[in-house]
Amino acid sequence: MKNNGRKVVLVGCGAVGTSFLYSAINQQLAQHYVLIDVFKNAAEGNTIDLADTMAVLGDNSFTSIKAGDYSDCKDADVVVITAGRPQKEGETRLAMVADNAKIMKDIAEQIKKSGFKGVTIIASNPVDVLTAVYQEVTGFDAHSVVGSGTTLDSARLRRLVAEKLNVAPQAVNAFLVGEHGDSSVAA
Ligand SMILES: NC(=O)C1=CN([C@@H]2O[C@H](COP(=O)(O)OP(=O)(O)OC[C@H]3O[C@@H](n4cnc5c(N)ncnc54)[C@H](O)[C@@H]3O)[C@@H](O)[C@H]2O)C=CC1
Ligand SMILES: CC(=O)C(=O)O
Repeated sequence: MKNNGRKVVLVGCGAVGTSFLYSAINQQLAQHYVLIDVFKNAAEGNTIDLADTMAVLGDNSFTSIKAGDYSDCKDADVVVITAGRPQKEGETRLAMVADNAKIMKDIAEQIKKSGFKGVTIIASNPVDVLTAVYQEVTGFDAHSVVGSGTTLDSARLRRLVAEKLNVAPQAVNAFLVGEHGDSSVAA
């Protein structure tokens, strides 16, 4: 077991949040996980599902997972934020800014109040704007607040180029730069 003792708190237990958790658990990223969602049932249901994996993952796994609240951020190493309202059909990411900025401000205030001192990773959209909102509200060092930016766009670009050239995506080096949104450009 990688006994790193690391604690990760996830805020937002929807499709992106739970995908992150499955990946984190499989990569043995941490030993302790806490799930927070405005709908407590989402945090609790996913906690139970993920706790079930302990039996099959054995010693190379994690030691605790629970549905919690913002006080759990106090001694966390990493907080991952994927909370937000769903994107409507045809809606741009930027069109969600008013609703999701309110949600992000509320989350940021609660995380700040907890005494959290770790690294924050944000995926909620529009991600670049919300990362700035979070950083401004918390006043945390900008180096400890990371937005997912154009990571996903770059992966998509590499896959598309790979499909065109009939090579493996890993063999393609390409980046989309700028905002994670409709204005990003290939580099
Ligand atoms: N940065 C990127 O590359 C990507 C970003 N996204 C964004 O990630 C976010 C989540 O997407 P999905 O997981 O697909 O949505 P989802 O609707 O499946 O999950 C969102 C979760 O956030 C929760 N939530 C809403 N308000 C909350 C609050 N105030 N506090 C705590 N939890 C709250 C909801 O109850 C729900 O469980 C969206 O903003 C989406 O646009 C999605 C894909 C890629
Ligand atoms: C939802 C989103 O940001 C994406 O799939 O790129």
